[in-house]
Amino acid sequence: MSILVVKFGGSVLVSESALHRAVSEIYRYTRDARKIIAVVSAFKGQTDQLLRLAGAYTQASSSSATPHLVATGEMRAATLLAMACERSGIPTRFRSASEIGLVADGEHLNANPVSMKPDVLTKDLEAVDLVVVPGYVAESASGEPVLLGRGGSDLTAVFIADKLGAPVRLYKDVDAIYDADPAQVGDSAKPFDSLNWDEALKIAFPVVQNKAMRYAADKGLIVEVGGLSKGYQTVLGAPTTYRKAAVLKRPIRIAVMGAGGVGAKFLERCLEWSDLIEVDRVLVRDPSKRRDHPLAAAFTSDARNFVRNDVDVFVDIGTGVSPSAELLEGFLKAGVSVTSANKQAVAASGDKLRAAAKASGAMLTYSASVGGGAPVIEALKRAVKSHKVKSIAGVLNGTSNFVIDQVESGKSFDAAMDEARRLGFAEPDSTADLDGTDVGAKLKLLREIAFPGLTPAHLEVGQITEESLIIPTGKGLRYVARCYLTEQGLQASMKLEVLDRDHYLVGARGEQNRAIIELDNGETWYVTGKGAGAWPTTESLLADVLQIARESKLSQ
Ligand SMILES: NC(=O)c1ccc[n+]([C@@H]2O[C@H](COP(=O)([O-])OP(=O)(O)OC[C@H]3O[C@@H](n4cnc5c(N)ncnc54)[C@H](O)[C@@H]3O)[C@@H](O)[C@H]2O)c1
Ligand SMILES: N[C@@H](CCO)C(=O)O
Repeated sequence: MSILVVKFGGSVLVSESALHRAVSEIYRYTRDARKIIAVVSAFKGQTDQLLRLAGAYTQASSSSATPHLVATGEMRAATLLAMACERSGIPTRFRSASEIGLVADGEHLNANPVSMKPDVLTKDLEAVDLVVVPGYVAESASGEPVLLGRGGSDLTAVFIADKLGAPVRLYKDVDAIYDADPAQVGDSAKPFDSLNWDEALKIAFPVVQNKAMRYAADKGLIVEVGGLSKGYQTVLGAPTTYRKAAVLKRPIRIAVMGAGGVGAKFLERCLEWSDLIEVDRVLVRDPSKRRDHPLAAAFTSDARNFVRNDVDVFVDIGTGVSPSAELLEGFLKAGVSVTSANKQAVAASGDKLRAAAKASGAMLTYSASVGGGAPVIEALKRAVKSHKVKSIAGVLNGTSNFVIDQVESGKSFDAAMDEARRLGFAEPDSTADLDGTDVGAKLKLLREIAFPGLTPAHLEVGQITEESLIIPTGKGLRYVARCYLTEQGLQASMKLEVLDRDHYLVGARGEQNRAIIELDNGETWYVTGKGAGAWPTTESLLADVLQIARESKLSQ
C-alpha cells in the first residue's frame, strides 16, 4: 500500500469552494492508486475568530473549554472535505483525533504529540482510498482535547506520516519556499527545489510550523511544501538546490464541447479556477439560450471553425460520435491534447485518434469515458506496463446499477429510471444505458488497453428490462461486462448476472462502478468509485486536464 499524507491548511482553504481544489488534488493521487491521509485545518481566519470569541467570555489561554471551541474549526473543515470527496466519488472515511488515538502532552494550547494508533488508519485504507483527519487537535493522556500550537496541523501531518512511515506533503498558498518573501520582494525571490533542515529552520518558518519542522528534522524526515494543482514544490530535508524544474507560467487555455449536465458542472469548476484554467470557447448547440451564463461570450455553435491550435487542451463533453470524433481528431492533428467523456466518439474512432496523437505528439486522454470517477482506465494502463491482463470484469454503467438497486428496494422500474435521469446519470437517450450500447463502448475502450490488437471471437450482449430484474433471495444481480482470454481467443460478454451477495461487484451500490482486473502473475486488482454523475465525471475531466498541463510542453 502506497500511502501519502497531505495537509490542507487555512492558507489554501480560503472558503468552502476551495474545498473543490483539495478534492481534485486528492483525486490526482487516488486515481493512481495512492492511499491518502488528509489532515485538515480550519478555514482561513476561523481559528482567530474562535479564539477572539473565547476571549470575549474568558481568558482563552487558561480556560479548559478553549480547545473544545477552537477544535470546531478543524472539525467543520475536515468533515466538509470528507463529504466533498464522497460527492466526487472518492471512497472516504472520516476519523477524529480521538479515534486515531492521537495523544499529546504539555500545555493545553501548545501540546506535543507523543503517540497514536497507526493501525486504525492502515486498516481503514484497506477499505477506502482516503481518510480525513482534523489537524491541530489531539487528546491529553486523560482524554481532554488539547491543541498543538498555532499552525499545529503541520505537526499533526508530520507526526502521522512519521508513524506510518509515509511521505508527507503540506499544501500552502505559495508554490514553494523562496529565499525571500515574494510578497515583499516580488520576482527577485528565488524558489528552492530542496532545502536542508538547517536552512529550512531559518527560512521556512513563516510557511511551515516551527515545531513541525523541528520534529521532522530530529527524525530525519522529508517534507514536501507546495501549492495546489502544481507539479512542483520544495522538498525539505534534502540538500539545498534552487529550482530547476519548469513551471506553469499561465493558465491552461481550453476549448470545450458541450454544456449539458456534466459540461455545466465542468464549466462552473473552471470559473472557480480562473487562475489555473481559462475557457477560451465552448461549442454548444444554441448559444442564444445561455446569454446570462458567465461564459456566454465564449459560447459558439460554429463547429467548422472550432479546431484551432490556440488552446492547450480540447475537452469533449459532447454526445454521440459526430462531431466529437472529428473534433477530437482535428485537435490532435493540430497538436492540441484532448480529453473526452464521450465514450461513443472515442470508441468509434480510437485507431484514428491514436494515430493523430502519435503523429503530433499531443496527448489523448479519456478517463471520464469509462467509470466516471472510478479510475478504471488508470488502473489498466498501470497494469499493462508490467503485466499481461488475463481478464476484466466490471459494473460499468451507473444508471442501470442504480436502477437495479432501486428496484430491489421496492421502487418501480420507471420511477427508478426517471430518478437516474433527474440525477444526471443517464445518457441523453437512456436506452443506451439498458441495451448494452453504453457498456459496449466502455468495454471496447478497456479491451483496447488490456488486449491491444485482439477482438473478441464471441460477444454476448444482454439487455436490461423491467421483467429481467428478478433477484433470487440471498443473491445479487448486476449487469456485468467481461473480457477474458481463453485458448479459443478473446471472449466478451455484457449481461445481467446473478452473483453471491458478498461478490465484489455486488458491492457496487447505486451509481457506483467497480472493476476486477486479473493479471498473469496471479494478482487481482480492484477498482471502485462513482461511475456516473456530474461531480465525479467533472473530477475525472479536470484530473486529465491538469495532468496534461503537468506532463506536456505547457510548463516549459
Ligand atoms: N452523465 C454522466 O454521468 C456521464 C459520465 C461519464 C461520461 N458521460 C458522457 O459525457 C457526455 C455528456 O454527458 P451529459 O450527461 O452532460 O449529457 P447532456 O446531454 O446533458 O449534455 C451533452 C451536451 O452536448 C451538447 N452537444 C451534443 N452535440 C452537440 C453538437 N453537435 N454541437 C454542440 N453541442 C452539442 C448538447 O447540446 C448537450 O448540451 C456524454 O458523452 C456522456 O456519455 C456522462
Ligand atoms: N450513463 C452513463 C454515464 C457514465 O458513463 C452511466 O450511467 O454509466
